Amino acid sequence: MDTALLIEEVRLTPILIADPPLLNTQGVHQPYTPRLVVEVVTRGGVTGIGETYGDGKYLELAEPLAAAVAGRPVSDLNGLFALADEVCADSRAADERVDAGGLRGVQTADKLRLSVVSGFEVACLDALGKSLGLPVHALLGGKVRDTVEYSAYLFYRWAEHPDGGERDDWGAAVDPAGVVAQARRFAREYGFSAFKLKGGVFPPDEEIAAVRALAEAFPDQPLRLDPNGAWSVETSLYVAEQLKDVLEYLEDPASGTELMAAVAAGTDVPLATNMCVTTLAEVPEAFARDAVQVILSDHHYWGGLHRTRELAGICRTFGVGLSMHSNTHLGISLAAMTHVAATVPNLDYACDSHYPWQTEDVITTRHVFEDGRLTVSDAPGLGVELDRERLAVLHRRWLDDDGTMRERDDAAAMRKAEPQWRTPSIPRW
Ligand SMILES: O=C([O-])C(=O)C[C@H](O)[C@@H](O)C(=O)[O-]
Ligand SMILES: [Mg+2]
Repeated sequence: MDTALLIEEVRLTPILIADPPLLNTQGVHQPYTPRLVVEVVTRGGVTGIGETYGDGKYLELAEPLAAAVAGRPVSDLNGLFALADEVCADSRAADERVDAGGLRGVQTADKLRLSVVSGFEVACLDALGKSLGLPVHALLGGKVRDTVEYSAYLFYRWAEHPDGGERDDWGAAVDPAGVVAQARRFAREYGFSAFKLKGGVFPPDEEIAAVRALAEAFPDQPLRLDPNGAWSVETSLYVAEQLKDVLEYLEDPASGTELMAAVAAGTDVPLATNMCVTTLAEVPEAFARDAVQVILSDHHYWGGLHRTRELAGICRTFGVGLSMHSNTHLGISLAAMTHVAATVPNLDYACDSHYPWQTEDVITTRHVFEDGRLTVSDAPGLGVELDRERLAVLHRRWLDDDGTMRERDDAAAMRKAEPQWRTPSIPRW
């Protein structure tokens, strides 16, 4: 083994990044949201970068793993998973609560650990690629496409946060006209031609009207609606019936495999999920019951880029569609998503990305969408460079925070506007 490929050091930098007041069924995004940047430095002097969720429970698991990987080869990714099993065993995080108010699906100890390891895996792949002069997609077997298509992620939103934070120039979108205006800007500035509306915010008839308005504005273009499991089976079937002629798929209309299976049995509209199938353990029942027709993979949940490819193989075997979910993320994760997406033959739909909502980044050159697509980089590693000054500024913000923003809490943010607000019980409608 070339000692230049051994890990000398891992640096973990928690940061807070600006997030607009985007609404979902749990509440509204806080002005800042936590992310964790992982740097893996090799003895050869190469630094690889990765990114994952930054809430405290992820940090707690990342710290012992960072200490334990020193001295191991960056290429030993299977060993990384085994090591994580050993050193990230117990913590306050290891209970079975749902994560981020339920938006990230179940929260098992395994899934939390995999989300942490994903940041390390991507950083190791970046370091390995840079050391060998190969792009990450080559380390995953090679790209099968030169560009990856993304969708516009439309949100109901306010013009500004009730309690400050950065203000952007998107304005409010709380009705069909606002949603269409937002979609037009996404189409104009980024070239997106598939549109997903985050629903579960307003009563279903209002969201049906918004999707109908989108269908009129963008005839025959792929449309999706995602209420994050906020509806009953009956409501889900009602919405599916109303929108069956315009929806590409309905995303997590109801919560959990059992209810999703009941919805799937009553409609021909395909159902997608990033909530009821987010771990391998959830696959057999969901596939056996035909509860979901599209899995929205998220390399953070599934444990990185190799594991995402394994999931793609499972979906291929069972004839289930595959695309990608996104949560608030930066340019490092977008680069990682693009590399893995480039290698998966059965990537059937335009992938989600929050990236246009993120005005702050930690890479020196931001990604640019053209015709709704990103070009797959052939530069060594991920093809992005860390902006250390920006990283320091965003870390300083994290250090200065009194703890309020260090854990994502959309219900707490909503209480700034509506003091009585409690996370709605499901089904909400
Ligand atoms: O597709 C999804 O369900 C998501 O992207 C979950 C996210 O947490 C989204 O709801 C958000 O950021 O509000
Ligand atoms: Mg979703």
